Amino acid sequence: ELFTSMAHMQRALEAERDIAEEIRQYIRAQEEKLKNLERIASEIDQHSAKALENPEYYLANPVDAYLFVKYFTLDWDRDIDPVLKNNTGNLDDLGKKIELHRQDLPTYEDLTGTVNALLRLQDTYKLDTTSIARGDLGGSSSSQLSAEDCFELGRMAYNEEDYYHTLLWMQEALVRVNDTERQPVKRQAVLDYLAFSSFKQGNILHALVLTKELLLLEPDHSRAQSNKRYYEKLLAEEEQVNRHGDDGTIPIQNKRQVDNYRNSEEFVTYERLCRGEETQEYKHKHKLVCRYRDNKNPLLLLQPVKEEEVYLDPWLVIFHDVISDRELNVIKQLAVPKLGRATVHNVVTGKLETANYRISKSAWLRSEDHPVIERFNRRIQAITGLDVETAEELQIANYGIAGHYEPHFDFARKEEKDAFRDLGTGNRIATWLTYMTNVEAGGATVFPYIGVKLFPIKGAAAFWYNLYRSGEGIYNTRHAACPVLVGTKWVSNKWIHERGQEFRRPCGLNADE
Ligand SMILES: O=C(O)CCC(=O)C(=O)O
Ligand SMILES: [Fe+2]
Repeated sequence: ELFTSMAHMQRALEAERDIAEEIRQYIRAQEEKLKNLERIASEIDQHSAKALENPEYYLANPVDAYLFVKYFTLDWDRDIDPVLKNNTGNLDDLGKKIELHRQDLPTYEDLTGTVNALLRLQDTYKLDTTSIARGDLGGSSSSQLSAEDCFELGRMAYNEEDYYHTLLWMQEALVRVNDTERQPVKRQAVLDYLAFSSFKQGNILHALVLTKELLLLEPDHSRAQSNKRYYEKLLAEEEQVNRHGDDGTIPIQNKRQVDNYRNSEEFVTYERLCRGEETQEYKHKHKLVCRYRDNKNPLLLLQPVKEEEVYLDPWLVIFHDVISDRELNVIKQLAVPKLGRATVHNVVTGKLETANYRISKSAWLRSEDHPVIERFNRRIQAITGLDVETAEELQIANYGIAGHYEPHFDFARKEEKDAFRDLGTGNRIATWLTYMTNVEAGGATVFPYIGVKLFPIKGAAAFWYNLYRSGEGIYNTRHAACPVLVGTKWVSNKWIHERGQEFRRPCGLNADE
């Protein structure tokens, strides 16, 4: 038996001591884990308390939205997931419980989405990287970005081969890399991305300088060593060519590389108008008037609508205070459960498609849905003097961060003669666009051909004719919705069709006079 010899007894005592030690080690590990969990819980608590104070306001800021999504993707997988796993690499009970919330939490797809949104906003509104990183956006402030937050932004741009934004964000990361010691990002890693993106953007000399800096920090970095030799060789060759009088300089493309459309005059004008710039002078500004309109309609006699002319040809007006905050809230509540994916009717294939150029969600509301809708439709009819019976139902659209709608016509062109065939009411003669919110920054409706920009005013509506009396399209009505920079934008569209308007197009509401 075991206990017959002294030697065995001795081993048993040692085993007993080891067990105590095992238990202590286990306790230490668990204590460490609990401490980590405690830290994570307070981190989340702190964040959620702040965000829930005003969720709409909070998530309406693109920097905060990025940080929030990043926390539950990159940060989670790196810092939190390991704490929730046992030695065998499987989720422990707590981990499994938390996993049940997954479907409500942001995903990597959302991360790509928020990063793309941030980069688009940076371009359209010409925001400098440092201001964004400081949380300073169009006068509204958010959290700050750490070196690592900037680094991850740069890395995602890099993965999309967008070296222009990689440079901007890696430079910002580099400036911030010493901010605190707890940073999980190393200077070397930033230099590595910076050097390669500089090279990709045609700046070999800068790539070499950065690579040398990287090698000072990490002399054994073998890829950096070979890159250094490669850049030196390229520069020497360039020198050779130059000495022979040839212009061998490699052009430095320190610019955003974009497709042709984004370089087009129209797109450039669109973005300038979005930023609030003046793109062309309007000769007839002095002829514009404001007036009270009642159209001799009983609905308006007691309370005429305030009409503000914005442009004469094409005729474009703003009607102020056409709907109350209370009514707007009813409409939003009706729309929320119906908001679908951003889709658009492809006039060529006749199918509904998810449209990248239109990032918003929309829903249709009918008069029968609620008395508020019915009343609003009647008010639109009274104000425009047009028959809304043949109009499309009220379309409610909700734009989130960077939500936008690139330049388009509301009417169907000749080549798209089938566009509204199903409706059987002809082309879209006029557009009524209600602003259901103010937008903190961005989100204007702009008309690039005539240089008009309309910043949303809650409760006001823009109105214009899309067609001349002849039925011919008015091309100068081309317009776009600018990306929302901060805030949420709600609008509702009422597209009025040709049918029923034969005797209605009233005097003073003419596009061609
Ligand atoms: O949201 C806007 O400012 C414009 C929307 C628009 O043009 C449309 O929905 O057709
Ligand atoms: Fe439109």
